[in-house]
Amino acid sequence: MDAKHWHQRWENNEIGFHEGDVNRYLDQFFTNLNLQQGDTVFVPLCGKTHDIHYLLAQGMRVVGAELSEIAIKQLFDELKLEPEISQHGELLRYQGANLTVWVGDIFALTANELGTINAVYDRAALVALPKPMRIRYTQHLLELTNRAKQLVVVFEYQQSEFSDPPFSVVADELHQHYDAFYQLTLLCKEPLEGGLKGQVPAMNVAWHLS
Ligand SMILES: C[S@@+](CC[C@H](N)C(=O)[O-])C[C@H]1O[C@@H](n2cnc3c(N)ncnc32)[C@H](O)[C@@H]1O
Repeated sequence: MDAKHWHQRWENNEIGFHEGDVNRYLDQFFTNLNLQQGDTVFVPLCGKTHDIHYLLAQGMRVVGAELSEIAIKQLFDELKLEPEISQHGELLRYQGANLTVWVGDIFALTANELGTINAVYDRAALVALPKPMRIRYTQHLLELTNRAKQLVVVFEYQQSEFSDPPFSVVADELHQHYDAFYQLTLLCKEPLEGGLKGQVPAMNVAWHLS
């Protein structure tokens, strides 16, 4: 999926991926990350997720990366935060209280800009990208975060059913990306109620990478 696809979706408010509340697996498995107050969680491809509200309420510092400035304006509005906005090369940085969001292409972000990351929360980020981009994304994420531990939430389903995101990311693929760097623990795998897009049987799968 190219940048145009995502910009159009935000412009047209076609954001079926956006959940109305905190993701149930973040709520269930946040403590598995074993973080301390004031630690920093990176949320790649963050959209305007309520998971950021949740992480902030747990006393975390949060750093996001998101292509769409529409999403991030809405995120700061919903959090009632007034951002300080600055330009850093191709990226904009939205900064307010314990939240920083880098607006632009995640591949333009550097480890230096990102700073120290204690954990990564990847929900609907890996699955938003087609396979060749997932290879590039996982390598970039490892470099950006110095291999910080991760909570990863993905879908598994018969990929031939859809050619659009969210893509299916099965266990074998996750192992290919990450086995050399992490121990992968399957936290939960359960049917997605109603199926994916209400059409296709799918599984919700949560992983801890440590
Ligand atoms: C499926 S949505 C998930 C958003 C969020 N994680 C959530 O759970 O609601 C994927 C998001 O990634 C953003 N995105 C896609 N490609 C990106 C890129 N190269 N750099 C930064 N953000 C990107 C899109 O704009 C979109 O908001």
